[in-house]
Amino acid sequence: MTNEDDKGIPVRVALRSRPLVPKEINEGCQGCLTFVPGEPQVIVGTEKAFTYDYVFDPTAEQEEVFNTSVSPLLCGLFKGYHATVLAYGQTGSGKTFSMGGTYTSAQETDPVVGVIPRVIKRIFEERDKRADCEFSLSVSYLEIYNEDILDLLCPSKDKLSLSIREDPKEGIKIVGLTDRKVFSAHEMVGCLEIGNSVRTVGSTAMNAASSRSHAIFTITLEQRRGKDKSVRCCFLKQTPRLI
Ligand SMILES: Nc1ncnc2c1ncn2[C@@H]1O[C@H](COP(=O)(O)OP(=O)(O)OP(=O)(O)O)[C@@H](O)[C@H]1O
Repeated sequence: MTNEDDKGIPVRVALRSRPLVPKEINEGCQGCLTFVPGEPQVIVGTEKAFTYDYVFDPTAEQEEVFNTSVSPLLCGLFKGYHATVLAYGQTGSGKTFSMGGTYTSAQETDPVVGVIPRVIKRIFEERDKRADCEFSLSVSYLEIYNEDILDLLCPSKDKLSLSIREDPKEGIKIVGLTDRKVFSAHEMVGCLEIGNSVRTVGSTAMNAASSRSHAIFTITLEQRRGKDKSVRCCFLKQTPRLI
């Protein structure tokens, strides 16, 4: 664990500013943020400064974002901690791009792949290093659209809305949500691809291919060494508004 983990900081906030997209460049839009070199700080206009745990300017690549802000959480996962990565921002701000919400297998080795495919790759690499443990991994993927909870790994249910229940032992549960067991990174990333292909997409003034829902991709990792067993989850969400 890093020193910051020792201090028990449970939530870190990263700001990522995407580059202008061609439509914005054509319309003559300009960036309004100034980045302070060497500091996780931005200045809006000329005087309002905001400081975060991490700041990524428009030149930051997916790998840098992952290595700096997400990778440390994965070390914790294998030590028994839950981890959540939440992408939050207005439509068109880059949540889907950053998280890998449009991933297809054609992008497997592309440097533009986002956080979720990178997390999957790392989890399986770490699993393979731990020959003394037994692992069981499963994955679920849902979207919340117009107050309905839809199972993205079971499109044959014809987008039937699922209900939420509170279980006294296991906490919040989505009844009937597919929790698919997976044995390889290839299988898990395949689940991401299937879910991405059936997400609800529409267009907004800010984004021609806007995901019109909140989406939650959950990886559950069960680790056993001898009689010791631990179950850990890693949630990766993207949401235009806080739920
Ligand atoms: N870091 C980046 N580098 C290059 N292009 C980016 C970056 N971030 C986002 N984009 C582009 O900006 C556009 C909008 O991004 P994206 O669809 O990820 O936004 P979003 O926040 O998920 O929007 P919505 O909430 O409407 O789904 C896309 O064309 C995407 O490819």
